[in-house]
Amino acid sequence: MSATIIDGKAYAAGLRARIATQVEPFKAAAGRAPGLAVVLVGEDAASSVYVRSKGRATREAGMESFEHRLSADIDQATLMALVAALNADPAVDGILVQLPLPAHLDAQAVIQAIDPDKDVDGFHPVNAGRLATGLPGFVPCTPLGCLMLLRDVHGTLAGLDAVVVGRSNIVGKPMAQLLLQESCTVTIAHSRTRDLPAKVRAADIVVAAVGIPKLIEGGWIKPGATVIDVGINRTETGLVGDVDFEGARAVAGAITPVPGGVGPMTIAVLLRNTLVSAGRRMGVSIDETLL
Ligand SMILES: Nc1nc(=O)c2c([nH]1)NC[C@@H]1CN(c3ccc(C(=O)N[C@@H](CCC(=O)O)C(=O)O)cc3)C=[N+]21
Repeated sequence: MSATIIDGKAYAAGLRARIATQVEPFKAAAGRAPGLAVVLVGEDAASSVYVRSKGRATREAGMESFEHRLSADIDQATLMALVAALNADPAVDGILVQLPLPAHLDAQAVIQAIDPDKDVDGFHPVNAGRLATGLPGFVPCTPLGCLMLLRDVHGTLAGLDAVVVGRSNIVGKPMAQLLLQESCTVTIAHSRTRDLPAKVRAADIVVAAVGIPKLIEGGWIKPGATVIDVGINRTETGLVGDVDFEGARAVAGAITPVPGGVGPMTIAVLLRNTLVSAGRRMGVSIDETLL
């Protein structure tokens, strides 16, 4: 038995199309397009590629993309002033400051300076708190995209055993909160976890987000489990996930590939969050059940 390959690229294309159908009525009601501001500091090659594809996807969905490219040696005050200007700009519904920032900048201070109601990345502590307490806010794009794929595979997730490998603020922690909200029994594993293979073997759902190439072995996977691989590791042999794909696909029920799995979902959900933000800010109703 070989696992179903979860086509994140196709799911993301469908989601972007559903977003685009709601952008048109939004524009008619609000008199403007939803706007996403993306701030890139420095010239990191991978970040430049991501920012370019975010801008393209934003425009293709009928939204406005405001791109701010700043030199790597910019100071904290200048970056904070840009965030303040974007907070005050009525045409901007979403603000994304591409991470990581150069080491001399305080990323946490920048995240906390973003208006939580424009924080379409869902990284502001107010949004983390809203997620943890079940209040409406913004959920980080990558874990929300993973949840969409999981719902597509399983329908309901209630009662399933889930393990999240990784405890970052960006993926692991919000992923665990979302799975808990879906009534999964959630284990969060990390670098100090004892007997990781045993934790993974017990899980119906495995979300791998540690950034270690092929850490999760096929022999650890429970037969029929669903495996979501968030890892994007650049190696000499190309892009590799946190899961040994060939080993895991032989035992899993369903698995995301890298690339073409979670990555494209991240950008589609960013557009989703921007549309939702625009609707909330302008008092235009958005059908979130389609998104
Ligand atoms: N404030 C902030 N928000 C982010 O959401 C954010 C960020 N900073 N910094 C960098 C990471 C990374 N990220 C990805 C987005 C799309 C793909 C993606 O589309 N990947 C494709 C192509 C992969 C490739 O070829 O490079 C795939 O997996 O199929 C991957 C990774 C968003 N990030």
